[in-house]
Amino acid sequence: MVIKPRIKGSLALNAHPVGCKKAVEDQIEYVKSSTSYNGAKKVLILGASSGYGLASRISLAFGGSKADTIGVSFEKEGNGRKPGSAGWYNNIWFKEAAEKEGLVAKNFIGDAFSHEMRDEVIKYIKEEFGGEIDLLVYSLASGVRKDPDTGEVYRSQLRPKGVSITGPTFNVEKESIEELTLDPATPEDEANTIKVMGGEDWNLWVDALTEANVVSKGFQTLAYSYIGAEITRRIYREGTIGGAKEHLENTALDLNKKLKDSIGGSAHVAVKRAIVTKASAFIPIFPLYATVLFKVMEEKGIEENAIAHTHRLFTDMIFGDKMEMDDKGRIRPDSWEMREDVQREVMEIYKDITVDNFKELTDFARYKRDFMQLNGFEIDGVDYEADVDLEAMAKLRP
Ligand SMILES: NC(=O)c1ccc[n+]([C@@H]2O[C@H](COP(=O)([O-])OP(=O)(O)OC[C@H]3O[C@@H](n4cnc5c(N)ncnc54)[C@H](O)[C@@H]3O)[C@@H](O)[C@H]2O)c1
Repeated sequence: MVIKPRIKGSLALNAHPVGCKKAVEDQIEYVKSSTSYNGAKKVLILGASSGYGLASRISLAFGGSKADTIGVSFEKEGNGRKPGSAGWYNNIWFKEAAEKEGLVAKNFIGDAFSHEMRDEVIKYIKEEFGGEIDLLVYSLASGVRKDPDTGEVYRSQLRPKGVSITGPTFNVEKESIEELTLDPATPEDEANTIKVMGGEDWNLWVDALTEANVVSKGFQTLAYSYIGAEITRRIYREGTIGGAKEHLENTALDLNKKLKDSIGGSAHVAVKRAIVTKASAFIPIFPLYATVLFKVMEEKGIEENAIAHTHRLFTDMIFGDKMEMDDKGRIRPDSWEMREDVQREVMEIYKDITVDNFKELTDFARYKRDFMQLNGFEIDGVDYEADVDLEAMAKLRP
């Protein structure tokens, strides 16, 4: 079957398994040809199948100390007629590449927020993974979380606080921008977003892992946050999602103290730069800001994609000697995005954008390409006219 991309609005409806393979291989190639580091050797990544979690896994396995990895993700399997989700294939191709080099790459597909998943992963670490991990990367991005104790389902909301805001958002399908008005969050929206994307679940994971004695002495854990600048301030940092990120950052401070006192370990948040991922495509205003950012950073020679940015975080900061940490204990690889000259120039361009001129003023072409590539389309070196054997693909297990 020849697979053509299907998009509705800013939602990708299908993925190209062979394209996903090439995208994973390209990321592996990138880290192999970059500077390597002496890093963690036994790693658990929550949210390992795409975006920053996948980039972290690739960097640690192929660009650092050849880490054995366990990846947890929530992805959809394909069948003989329909491809699965991109992350489903990313897991398969990562595992194949890692095993070829003698590395352990175990995938768990299911709900990372559940106690059952924690129990399964801990059992695996004890029985088959050598008994302990030395790094946990927490990179989940989800719109919904089921409380593992009460069974209640919470949904996060991307809303401003106190005021309503109107701003542009992309329609990738129509290659247009549309005005979107968001009403202010209710107190319940704020609380629900913290429940889903705040630090509660990270804390549960760290407690479960330490109580089960499956973490090494000096164990580290890392979660990803975002701050951003003026353009996205009201929808992101001062919005409901910003409240959740603040909660995550406060959780890091508590966990850091707990781990330091008990096992000489550490917990930190790393503030990452804006990129196109499955999750970020849904944040209003953010994609348009990101496209201008790509353009400005490209002109300044400091543009990075997910893998370059993540590999630099590990090489220079986590396992290197160029740590950038702010007074709140947050690691700041986003300092390039936040540079005063970058933000000033982004703002200058952004204020002139209209529905008619946005393709000239922003790097929309790059945004669309990144968006398509998340699902394995528009990747150099892939023959998109070739038949994909979905029956054979369905037999591959992650
Ligand atoms: N994209 C950005 O620009 C950006 C910038 C800074 C920080 N971040 C942060 O990075 C982290 C990762 O985001 P991303 O953009 O890479 O997202 P993504 O959508 O690419 O990846 C999310 C991952 O979470 C997994 N997941 C979601 N729900 C799950 C569940 N219930 N159980 C198991 N796995 C589940 C998915 O399978 C996937 O592996 C988030 O904390 C996000 O806020 C993102």
